[in-house]
Amino acid sequence: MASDANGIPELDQDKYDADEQVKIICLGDSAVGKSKLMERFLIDGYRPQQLSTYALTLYKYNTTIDRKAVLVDFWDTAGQERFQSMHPSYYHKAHACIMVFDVQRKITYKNLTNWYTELREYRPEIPCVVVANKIDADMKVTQRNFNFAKKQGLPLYFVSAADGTNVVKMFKETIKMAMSYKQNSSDFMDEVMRELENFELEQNKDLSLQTAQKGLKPEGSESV
Ligand SMILES: Nc1nc2c(ncn2[C@@H]2O[C@H](COP(=O)(O)OP(=O)(O)OP(=O)(O)O)[C@@H](O)[C@H]2O)c(=O)[nH]1
Ligand SMILES: [Mg+2]
Repeated sequence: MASDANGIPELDQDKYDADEQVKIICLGDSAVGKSKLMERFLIDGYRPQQLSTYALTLYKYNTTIDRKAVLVDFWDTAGQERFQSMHPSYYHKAHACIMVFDVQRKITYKNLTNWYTELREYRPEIPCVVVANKIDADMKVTQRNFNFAKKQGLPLYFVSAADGTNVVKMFKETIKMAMSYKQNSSDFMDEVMRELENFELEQNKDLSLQTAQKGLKPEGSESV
């Protein structure tokens, strides 16, 4: 998608190389509350930009970190469950990831393993937080052990998009982690990963071209 932005400035991902721009992606099964969480955090005057062709919504958030203005783009998709995996460009240049499950539906917790495996394929190093949403439905869940986060060494937040519990805290801490990753990620591995991603995107572009020439839909083309 970075390469087929076709004049949609929102999808030109080179902007994320600029110091003051970060990209944070949201992962998790359908209906776990990804969009509601964004809306709750950005309740005052957010302007989601719906890109329905890609089932993608970009939420923009302006903030100040260490007296520097920072523009955060939150990437959110719909109906991911149907596709089971995301288009590689969704991960491209992301600086942090928010991985959400629904405390009322065990399967959404189990599926975190799949989301996390896919995330690490594309972004092995970026900070990732695990978010247990909908705790308003049953506060007792906060006593339960959700070992996935501990096992992977990831921060876990118990939140509710419905009543706002911990939502601002979770988003603010994630933004800080994204910024800090961005400022310190000029290490060699990251460079290598960037090159690999570009290579894969190029390959995907070639594949899309080939399949388009054959009149076929590239696999997964609907997902983003
Ligand atoms: N009780 C409760 N319901 C919630 C909460 N967050 C979201 N919901 C409900 O869960 C449903 C799904 O929320 P969405 O935000 O649309 O879920 P999503 O993850 O964006 O789903 P997709 O866009 O399909 O991937 C909606 O009916 C919400 O009202 C919450 O914190 N508590
Ligand atoms: Mg949604």
